[in-house]
Amino acid sequence: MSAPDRPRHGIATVCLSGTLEDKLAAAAAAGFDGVEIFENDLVSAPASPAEVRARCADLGLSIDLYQPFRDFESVPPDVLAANLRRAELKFDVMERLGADTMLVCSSVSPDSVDDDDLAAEQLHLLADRAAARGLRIAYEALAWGRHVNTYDHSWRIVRRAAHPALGLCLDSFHVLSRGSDPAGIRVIPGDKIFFLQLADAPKLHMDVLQWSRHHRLFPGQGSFDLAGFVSTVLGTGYAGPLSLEVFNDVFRQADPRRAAVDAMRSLLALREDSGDATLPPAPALSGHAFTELAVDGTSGPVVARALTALGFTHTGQHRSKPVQLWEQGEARILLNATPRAAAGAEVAALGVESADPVTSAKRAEALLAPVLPRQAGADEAALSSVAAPDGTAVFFCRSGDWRSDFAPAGAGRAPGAGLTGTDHVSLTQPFDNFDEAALFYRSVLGLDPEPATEFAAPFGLVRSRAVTDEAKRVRIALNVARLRRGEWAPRVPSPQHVAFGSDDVIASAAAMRERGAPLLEIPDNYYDDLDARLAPPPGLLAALREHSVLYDRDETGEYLHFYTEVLGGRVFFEVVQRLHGYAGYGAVNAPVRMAAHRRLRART
Ligand SMILES: O=C(O)c1ccc(O)c(O)c1
Ligand SMILES: [Mg+2]
Repeated sequence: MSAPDRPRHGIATVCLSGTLEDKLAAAAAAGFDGVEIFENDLVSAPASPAEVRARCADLGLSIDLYQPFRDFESVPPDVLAANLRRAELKFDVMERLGADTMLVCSSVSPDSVDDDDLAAEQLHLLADRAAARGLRIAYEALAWGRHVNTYDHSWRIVRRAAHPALGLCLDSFHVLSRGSDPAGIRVIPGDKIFFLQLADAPKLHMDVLQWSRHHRLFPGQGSFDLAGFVSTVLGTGYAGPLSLEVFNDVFRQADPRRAAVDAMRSLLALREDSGDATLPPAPALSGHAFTELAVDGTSGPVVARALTALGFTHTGQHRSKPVQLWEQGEARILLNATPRAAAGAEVAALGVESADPVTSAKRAEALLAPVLPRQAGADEAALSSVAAPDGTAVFFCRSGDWRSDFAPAGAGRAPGAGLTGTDHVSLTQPFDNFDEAALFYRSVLGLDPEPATEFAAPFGLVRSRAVTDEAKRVRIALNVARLRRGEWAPRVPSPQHVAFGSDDVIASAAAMRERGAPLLEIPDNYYDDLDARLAPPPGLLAALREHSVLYDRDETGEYLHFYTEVLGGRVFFEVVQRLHGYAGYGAVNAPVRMAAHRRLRART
């Protein structure tokens, strides 16, 4: 049972992949209180409505809405008669399901006429029929409705119809996609809002129906102001469920159990953003404590050699595990040689500095992040960690607490090559989990997502989106292939990298090359194009060319950066210098880097 002091959490079955049975099980497992049954999901299910009702009851789910009923209102008498017959048959189904509210979306039919009086009169009739069965009608303006396509228009009709069993369904997508001002919702009495559907979306310039049917997202994953929208609706006194209705091509094929957890996380974070719920607050994050790479017997020495050539020193040895600490400036890499299933090298964990690791972990748990078992031995730092959507562990650290787990190794630090710290970590996400990952880092870690960028990589479009703290001390870049990889794309693990800061990237590159670092060579064509595009001063251009350093300039500043080759099959390093507050990641250069990596991989 839901606590009386919070809104009920709902989800439409259309959000989730699989059969109706899969969807209901996933919604219940993620802790939803109720569902909107999408008609197609019921029609194709072998279970009878009574069996679906029983199944929902077993799972502790209420059926909050039956939807959608289409093309009802403002029609000639013969069409009205047929529509009423259709409605009565659906009311039969709803009675068997135990669902008391039917969603009627504004008509898209050429049979309908532009006549509010007629619409109100016919909806009144429908509401009478519904009321006779103890049911209610929630009228929703589709953004592409033929005559009714704004919420204020649907409200004028519902008000005119003046029937107690007729109210509104408000759907954030239809309101916000059209740029309607949600402030007008304040005049609607809360008890005339029968249902609230929530969906976010990226800002796209496209046909609104296509936008709605393919690109909706869970709240917090797109760019609509859902928090403002929800506060406005709750301000009317609306006391029904907060129900997610997300049509999305990727979610439609993703594991519904994960998607349902992602959905629930989005609702919990949304309620916090709209001032309606309390989660443990996100403690400030003040930097990357370390990045841990899992290595094996082959990749371990390759990565260690590269770190040495980049100017790192092996400064510590874990007291109870086969883990080495490597440092330069404030940059720290852990090499973990614990045996595991995967071969090669990969990012296993991110350590982030938290002002309050205990609260960070509590917040993560409240937001349904999988808490990882602690593996600390006696006397070792008990770090809390959670699994990000791609399986990477995120450790919450505080001012080097964890360092005491390492015994000093070797004879002090080598001179280094000018690296100051970790600038960012870049992780390619599994195709199905990109939006989930952005929401995870946003809600669980309290980081702000930056706008997504897209670029044409050698083997297809890549989308990239970074999340950062306000002071830009923690930066995590998330990448994903826009479309599923074709057969032609090479079967190699998706790349991950750690970028270190330098105050003089050219000097760092020279020093590292001198020490035999496996730096990535950039073709001359790139520098000819760079000269044409951005005309760097000739001396700088020559230095960039000589050291295979890439360059970008935009309204925020300048970025100089270079890369190592791929080490151990998947991981590489980058060295970056941000001038004048450059905010990006050099995405314009990513295709050049990818092609250069590809050329080397083709040789091996
Ligand atoms: O895309 C649609 O047809 C559709 C159906 C029902 C809804 O609640 C909605 O918002 C859209
Ligand atoms: Mg809707």
